[in-house]
Amino acid sequence: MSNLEITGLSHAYGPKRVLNDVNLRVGAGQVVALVGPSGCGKSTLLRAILGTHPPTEGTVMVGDKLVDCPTRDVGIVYQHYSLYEFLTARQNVAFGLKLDQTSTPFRWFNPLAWRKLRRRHLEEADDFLAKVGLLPARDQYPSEMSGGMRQRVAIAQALIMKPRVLLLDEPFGALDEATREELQLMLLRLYAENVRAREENREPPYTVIIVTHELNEALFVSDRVIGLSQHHADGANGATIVYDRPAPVFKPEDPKDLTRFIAQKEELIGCVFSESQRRDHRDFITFWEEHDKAPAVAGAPM
Ligand SMILES: Nc1ncnc2c1ncn2[C@@H]1O[C@H](COP(=O)(O)OP(=O)(O)OP(=O)(O)O)[C@@H](O)[C@H]1O
Repeated sequence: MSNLEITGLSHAYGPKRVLNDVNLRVGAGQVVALVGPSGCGKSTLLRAILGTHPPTEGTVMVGDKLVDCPTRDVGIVYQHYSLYEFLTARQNVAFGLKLDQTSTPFRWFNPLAWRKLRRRHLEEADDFLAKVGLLPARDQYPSEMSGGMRQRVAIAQALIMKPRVLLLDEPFGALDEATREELQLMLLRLYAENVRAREENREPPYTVIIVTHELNEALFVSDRVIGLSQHHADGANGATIVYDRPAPVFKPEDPKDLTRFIAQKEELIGCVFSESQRRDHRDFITFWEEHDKAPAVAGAPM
């Protein structure tokens, strides 16, 4: 079973059709970059996966559940994520568990059980802060943190809920170049955990879809790149997936060797972003064929 399966999805805002016949299957442990021209419908697709804007036509399944409203199976981190200013990093990260696992009457009438549970939540929050490299700052408040630190807390806050799919909507868009690179490496470290889990025959824990305008970032942090575009034969009817291919897999300790993806970046620009080069997009939707031929390239055996 895939973690995410989108079938025949179309979305219209009033008379304006934005997405047309989007089909996508994402396996557990894949880190998928979603790119496309501005206004082509990337956020609309994320909202359909999140469940806040169910599609006009078609279905979104996460695991074996139809998505028609937001649930804890799908998490999201936005470019400008507002943390609770009055909570420390670890309290922010633990907050979702508190809401999910307890109620006000439970906390009032079972103080001992709540204290024990609270301790567990905070320990778990520490584990997730460690995963995003922020354990030393666990007692800091958001006002004492940099933008990059806040985004790490936001990602830990989403991960602790163990969503089947985590959506990252331009998560590093507001950060300076150096901080952005640090956070890209953090994503590669999470991906390395997926690889380890597969080697140990465990379910890889992080399935991620990241929207980014930066093609270098898309190719660097993901193992699969998807291009959404209205620049195809039926473009007048809305955007669809015109590109879906494996991306080179980097280890966090690898040098960021841009030459490993120059050709693919050019291919993406021509296929997804260029209005003049309308091509038969089926030529570039080869992820599963390539995956089946060489699973090691895609890095995600199913
Ligand atoms: N609530 C809405 N009502 C009407 N039209 C909308 C609404 N939300 C988005 N749109 C339109 O739908 C199209 C797709 O928008 P969307 O935000 O999904 O694109 P995007 O690819 O995420 O854009 P960007 O890369 O610029 O963030 C745009 O033309 C936008 O103007």
